[in-house]
Amino acid sequence: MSEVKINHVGKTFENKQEQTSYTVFEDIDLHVKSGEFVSLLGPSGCGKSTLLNIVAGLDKASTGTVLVGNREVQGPGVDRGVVFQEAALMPWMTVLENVMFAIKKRYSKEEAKKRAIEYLKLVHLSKFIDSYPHELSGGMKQRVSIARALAMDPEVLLMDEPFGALDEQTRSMLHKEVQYIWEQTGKTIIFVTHNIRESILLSDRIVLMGVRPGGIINIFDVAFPRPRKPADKEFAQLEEEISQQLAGEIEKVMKEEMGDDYHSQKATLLYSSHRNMGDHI
Ligand SMILES: Nc1ncnc2c1ncn2[C@@H]1O[C@H](COP(=O)(O)OP(=O)(O)OP(=O)(O)O)[C@@H](O)[C@H]1O
Repeated sequence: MSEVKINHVGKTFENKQEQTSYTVFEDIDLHVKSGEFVSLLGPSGCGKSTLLNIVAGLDKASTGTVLVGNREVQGPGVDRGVVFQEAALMPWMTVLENVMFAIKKRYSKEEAKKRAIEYLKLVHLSKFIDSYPHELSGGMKQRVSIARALAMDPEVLLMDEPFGALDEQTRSMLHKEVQYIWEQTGKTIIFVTHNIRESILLSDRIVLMGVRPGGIINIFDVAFPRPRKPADKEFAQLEEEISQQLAGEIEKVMKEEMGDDYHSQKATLLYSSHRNMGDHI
C-alpha cells in the first residue's frame, strides 16, 4: 500500500470565454499514511471532489504536487482506483463481465476472471455474477463498482460520495461492507462525504474543508475503536464538535447564496437535525 502526499495543492478554474477565474482552494497540505482511512468532509462547493479528482489524476492542480508512494501524479493510473456516486456499469454486460472488462488489459482472460470472482466474493456478490445491472439494487451496483476498482489491485482507493444516492438502510449496510473491505485489504482510502456521521463511522482521520477561502479548516483524529456506534458518548461528542465547526462555514455559503432570504435560525436547525451538510445549499 502507499501513502499519498498532497503538497501545497491549489486549484483555480479559468473561464477563458468570460476571462474570469475562480480559486476553489489554495495550499492544501495533507499526508495520508499507508493503509489509513481519511475522509474529506465539508459543505457543498468547498472542493472535495476537485481535490479527489486531482489525486485521481482526472484533474490537474494549478499549484503544488501530489505523490502516491513517491511517484508524482501526472494522470490517471492503475495505482489509484476510483469509485463515484454512480456505478456506471455497462448494461449489456453481466456483473462478472463488467469487472473483467475493467481489468482485461492488465491480466490474461483467465486471470481476470479469477480476480473478478475473488473481488465479487469480497463484496458478497458471488450469487450475482451472471446478473445484469438492471437486475441489481443501487447498493449492489455500488458493490460491483467497488469490486471493479479493487480488482485492479490499486494501492489507493478514492471514493467520491459512493453512498450518497442510496437510502439510509443500504448506506448502513455498505458502511459495514467498506469497513470489512478496508480491514481485509489494508488499502489506503480517501473518502469524500457530506455526512458527518458517515465520516466518524469509517475514518481514522476526518479532514474538514471550508469555503471562501477554500482549504482545510481542521483535522480530527477518530481515536476510538471500531465498530463505532452513534449512540456512544465519544461518537456523539465528536459529531457535535464537527457540526458546530461547520455551522459557521455553512452559514457563510448560505448568506452569500441566499442574500436577504437567509435566516440563520433555519440553517442551524436544518443541519443539526441530520448532520448532513450541503444538501440544502
Ligand atoms: N470544471 C469546472 N469548471 C469551473 N468550476 C468548477 C469546475 N468543477 C468544479 N468547479 C467549481 O469548483 C467548486 C468546487 O467544486 P467541487 O465539486 O469540488 O465541490 P464539492 O465540495 O465536491 O461539492 P459537492 O459536495 O456539492 O459535490 C464549485 O464552486 C464548483 O462550481
